[in-house]
Amino acid sequence: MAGASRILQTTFLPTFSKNPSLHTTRSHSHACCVPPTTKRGSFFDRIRCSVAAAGEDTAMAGVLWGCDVDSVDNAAALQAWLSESGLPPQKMGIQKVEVGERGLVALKNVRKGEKLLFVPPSLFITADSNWSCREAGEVLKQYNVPDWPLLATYLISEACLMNSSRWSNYIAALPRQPYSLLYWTRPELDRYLEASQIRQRAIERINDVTGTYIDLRDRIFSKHPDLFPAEVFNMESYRWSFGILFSRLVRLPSMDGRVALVPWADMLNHSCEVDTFLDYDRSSQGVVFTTDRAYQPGEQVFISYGKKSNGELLLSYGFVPREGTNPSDSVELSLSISKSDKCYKEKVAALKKQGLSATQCFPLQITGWPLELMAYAYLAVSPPSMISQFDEMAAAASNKTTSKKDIRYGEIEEDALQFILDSCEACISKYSKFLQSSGSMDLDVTNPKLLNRKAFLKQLAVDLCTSERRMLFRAQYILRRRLRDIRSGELKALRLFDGLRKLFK
Ligand SMILES: C[S@@+](CC[C@H](N)C(=O)[O-])C[C@H]1O[C@@H](n2cnc3c(N)ncnc32)[C@H](O)[C@@H]1O
Repeated sequence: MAGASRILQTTFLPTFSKNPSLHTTRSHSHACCVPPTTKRGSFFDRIRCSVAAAGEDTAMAGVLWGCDVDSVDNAAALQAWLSESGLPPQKMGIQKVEVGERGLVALKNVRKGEKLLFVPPSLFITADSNWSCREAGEVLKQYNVPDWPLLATYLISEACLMNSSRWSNYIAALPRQPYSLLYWTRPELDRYLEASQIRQRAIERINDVTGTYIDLRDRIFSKHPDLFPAEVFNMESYRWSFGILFSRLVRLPSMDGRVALVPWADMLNHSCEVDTFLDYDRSSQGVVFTTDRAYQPGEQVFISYGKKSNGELLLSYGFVPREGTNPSDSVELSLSISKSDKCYKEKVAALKKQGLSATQCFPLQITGWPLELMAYAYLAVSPPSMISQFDEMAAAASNKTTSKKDIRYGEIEEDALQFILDSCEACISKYSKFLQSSGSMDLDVTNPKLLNRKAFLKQLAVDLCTSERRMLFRAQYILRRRLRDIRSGELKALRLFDGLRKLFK
């Protein structure tokens, strides 16, 4: 039962393809988008005004849609619109909260095991939602644009229509600048996340988003500037819309894994201590979740965004849970085959067959590490005499193959453990260097706005690095103990052998 419910879990972080490509299927005629209630001129004038109003601070302020992350000014309008649009009366209300700035708070007693929310499908935003600018939607569908870029473009298109869009109350309540690593500049990532593998994941994600936008622009927008004016459909607005998707899009397993923005449900914050997820409920025909504990009036209600590490939570949602509170936390340990290895070529070739490379990352948890990591370490330290086993080791190091993972080579076990320990220690020293220097960073900043931002990012990075280093310390402790046991076992065996030899002499 637990297994089945795990499969049905919904997370707030759908996987975003590493290379979200668009497939052009056929060419199409040039069409003009005139929103239903506005004349063409006033529509574009309005768009230009909204972009211009961002002024010189655009890079910091982002696009002008949505509100401050902690603002509840638009909450009443959102709640009223949702009620008019079919959301049944709720036992929760949007309020300022201590965790997550705004969240849903119990207004009445909520029992454990109670179903809450019941957001009907008419209130979801999906890839099939009707576009206020119908022609723009038709163009994207002609090009078979995948769900993620389609939804990102839909959000921008609806946002710039403001009150002419059905979703204006929803969009007005979205954060203007979602917390997300998409908003960190490259120097900020390099400076604050140098020690963590999350830096690389963030760079890849930013590149994916940029690549997706450029692809849309070059293939589609450039051919339809009337529908997709560059003043609106630009990198800054895509950063915003992808930031919204990464932090709010829900995968609904009971709707065949469909992704959707679910207004109201997306006001729920995450807790690592909670084990309940959003999903579509066929019997009530709405998105619900079942509480796994009771709540009293005034208490914030939480869900789980899925079993994610602190790094993954920072990457998509822009927060790091309190130290030691996330049982799903893990840190990526990077292992490499040494270029000076006599069998470097053969080892890399064996890894390549499994889709692996000379440098691989493996997740370490406070409770241990995967068998694949040990297999990789065996390969890294194995001598030329073991060349016939390289393929077996590489296959066991891959999490894609079904081959035996639990391999053991007694003769090189000590070397393999020492290799992992050395890699751990190299990693720990990077974290320690960052954490030691973080106290003295950024004191030269004179602009208070910038200082706040820097202090905030630095704090997030310190929290992440502290939790990641903690797992490495634990691994270091376990590895040292194992090595000590192996070495003392060897010593005992040696003494025994010596004793026997003397006896026979
Ligand atoms: C799905 S939204 C939840 C509603 C959000 N608090 C809001 O006001 O719009 C996800 C965002 O909420 C915030 N959040 C959620 N859980 C959090 C937590 N445990 N700690 C800090 N921030 C959290 C993060 O900013 C995240 O990007």
